[in-house]
Amino acid sequence: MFDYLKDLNKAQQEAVVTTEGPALIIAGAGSGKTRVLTYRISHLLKQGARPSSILALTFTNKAAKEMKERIAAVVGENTARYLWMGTFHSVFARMLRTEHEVIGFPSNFTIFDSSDSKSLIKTIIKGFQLDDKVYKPNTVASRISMAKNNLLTPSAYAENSEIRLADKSMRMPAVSEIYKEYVKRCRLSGAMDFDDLLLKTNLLFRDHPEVLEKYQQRFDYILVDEYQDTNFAQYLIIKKLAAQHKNICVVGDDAQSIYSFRGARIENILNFQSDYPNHKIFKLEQNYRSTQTIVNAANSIIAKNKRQIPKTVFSENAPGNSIKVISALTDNEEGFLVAQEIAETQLRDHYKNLDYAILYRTNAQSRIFEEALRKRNIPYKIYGGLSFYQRKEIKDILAYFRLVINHWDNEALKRIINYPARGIGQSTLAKLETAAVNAETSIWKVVTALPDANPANLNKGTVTKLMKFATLIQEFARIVVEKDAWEAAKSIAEVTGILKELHSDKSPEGLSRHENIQELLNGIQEFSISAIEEGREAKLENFLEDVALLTDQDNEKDEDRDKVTLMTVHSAKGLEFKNVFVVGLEENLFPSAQSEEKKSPEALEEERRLFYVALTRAKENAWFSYANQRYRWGNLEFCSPSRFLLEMDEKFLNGLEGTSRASQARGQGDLPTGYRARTLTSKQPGTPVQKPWRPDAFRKRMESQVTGANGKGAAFEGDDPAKIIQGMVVEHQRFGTGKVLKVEGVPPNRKATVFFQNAGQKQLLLKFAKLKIKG
Ligand SMILES: Nc1ncnc2c1ncn2[C@@H]1O[C@H](COP(=O)(O)OP(=O)(O)OP(=O)(O)O)[C@@H](O)[C@H]1O
Ligand SMILES: [Mg+2]
Repeated sequence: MFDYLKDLNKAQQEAVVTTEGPALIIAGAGSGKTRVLTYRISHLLKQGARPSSILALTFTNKAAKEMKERIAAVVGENTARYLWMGTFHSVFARMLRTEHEVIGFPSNFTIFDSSDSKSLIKTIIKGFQLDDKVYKPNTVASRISMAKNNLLTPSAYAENSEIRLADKSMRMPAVSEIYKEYVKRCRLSGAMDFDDLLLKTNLLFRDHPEVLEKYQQRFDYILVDEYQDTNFAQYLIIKKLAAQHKNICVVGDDAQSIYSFRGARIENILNFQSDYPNHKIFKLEQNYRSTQTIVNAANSIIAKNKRQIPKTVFSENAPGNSIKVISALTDNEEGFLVAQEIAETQLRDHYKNLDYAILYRTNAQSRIFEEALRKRNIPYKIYGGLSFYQRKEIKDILAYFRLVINHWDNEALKRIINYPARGIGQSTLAKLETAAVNAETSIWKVVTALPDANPANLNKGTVTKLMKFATLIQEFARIVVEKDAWEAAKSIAEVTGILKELHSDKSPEGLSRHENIQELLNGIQEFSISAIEEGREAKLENFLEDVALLTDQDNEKDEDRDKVTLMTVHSAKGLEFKNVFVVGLEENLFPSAQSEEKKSPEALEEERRLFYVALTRAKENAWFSYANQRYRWGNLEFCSPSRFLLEMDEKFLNGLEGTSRASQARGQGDLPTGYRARTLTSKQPGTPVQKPWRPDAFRKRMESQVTGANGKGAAFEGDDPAKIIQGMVVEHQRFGTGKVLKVEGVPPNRKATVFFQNAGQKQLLLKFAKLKIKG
């Protein structure tokens, strides 16, 4: 027996050593699915399989990297290096670059990110003279993405009557035309978008059986993690590749399927069983990640979903603490209380920052927690949202890299042809673009045909400027071939004048942009060094490829190690943390408002799965938090606690009511006076009094809060809301004294904007706010 098998239970061992034939590992969260995949690959290698014959597909680059490191520890780095391992997008981008000739793309094709796609779609909508308020670029982009993920080419799209009808009902009958034009323009730019990486791989296999066969032969073993979140395009690629050897092992949990909005289909798991009739099923039932409380609480929630494959999950870990519920008055207070819990538990239990994660439903929620953590000097890192690589100055310099590597890349060219300013105006660019569209070619081709061919009738001065620009790019192209990524990038940043221009801007924004470029260059230097060390190519195009294929979960910098993690629940899939805060547990937020709008039981079940994913990330402790009032879309909204909280069996939860923690904090100067916190937590410093969680009492309290009574007996009497007018000094039960800046709206929805001395500016719904007139 191999030593490493000792780290596995019987069921896991079985799943690892049964290497031949189709295998389906279906099991709940934290039961070691990913661990089994990792060990299975090590086992295959130990048994003599060639690393290049193993294809392993993960959901994020980070997951692939971690898996590779673990495998390397067993079989050695030199073996692990040759595995085909990564996300679907990165593995198939690599394959498409190798096979580029067959599909008529340059090997150095650009990978458009979603903002490139959207900007191209916008250009097309404008060119078609369509109303972009009806044809919203975002909506059109998601229609196109949906089509691609279902392998519908523009002509198939145009012929699909159901889709045409749907477009019509959205008053967008021309989507099919836009789609066609979009595909054409991408091709002229030598570019693929994210969905193309899967679509084109499918088309490659469909139209070139000899290529498919080559890869079918190459991959003796195929393994897929998080199979429940594969979409149709991914499903089909795997099915085709596995058709010959049929050594395919997929692991997944239908209860964690959370990407249906991106076209993921739970059915893929069910299809697996009919696609491979002689498959083996492995069930892993023991959860090693979490305490019994967390596992049981999670089970009790997911049991409310109707559509699911029945399975058992149990934990033999310690029973653990109950889940603490934090009830905050406002979103700001929620941030404060979460940060306070982190600080306190760190002090008490010596957790590191990296032991904590704050998981939210939407990226917009992060700001509150960022502020609260910053105030306490707790380091944090955010995943997703507007990432480093989406910043303007970074996108600008990346556009140079892209154009230098692929001259056809129109989106990159448009971005930088006049940046830094070189006197090439919008109208020149528009003329060039029209000439390129008319000649069905790229803008670059039009530029480099000057001065002999001048279809846009540009004047002599402009022609000279454009030729100079082309020479500059060609010069960079030479440097990129000769030098490594870092040297090439540095020289582009310097020669273009970007560094100098940003350096001369002494405003705080200018400084920060300059720092960001420096940071990018440092990153490229690190990339070059580690690539050279690992024997990989250290060219600029390799760096660009890595950046293009980053996912929301991939971290950008190494120095981010000991920090609290802030991310959406979606991004947290597959990860684990000792302590997890699931925040914003309010109706219309989590579950999201969209799921409510759709009114479909399926949408709500997906939200519940998302909640299950969130809770099952926790190893030792979990917290749930919600606020009674929250600013959303610029308005103050009153919120009611999430149905998921109310659905949860009270035996798993713990509530403690009191104001002392916040008043203690006030002593530290953190909280403004009049800012009263009511937390429900299991432990209070000094006096660990625990109260059982009582949903009924809790519901009543919620109601009384929403109606403005203070829930503590003596009600705070407010004056008649109709009497409140601009300029008055008023008193609010919690925020204290303030001045009315503005009153707007009609009863019963009249709102007042009040500036409170101690709590800042607030917008209040007068019927609930109970303001007392002071003068
Ligand atoms: N047999 C085992 N003995 C000890 N620890 C284990 C065992 N199996 C798994 N673990 C640990 O349990 C945790 C969960 O494992 P893993 O991440 O592989 O689960 P998973 O099923 O992939 O979870 P998820 O559904 O969230 O992706 C990890 O920390 C892993 O190292
Ligand atoms: Mg996993």
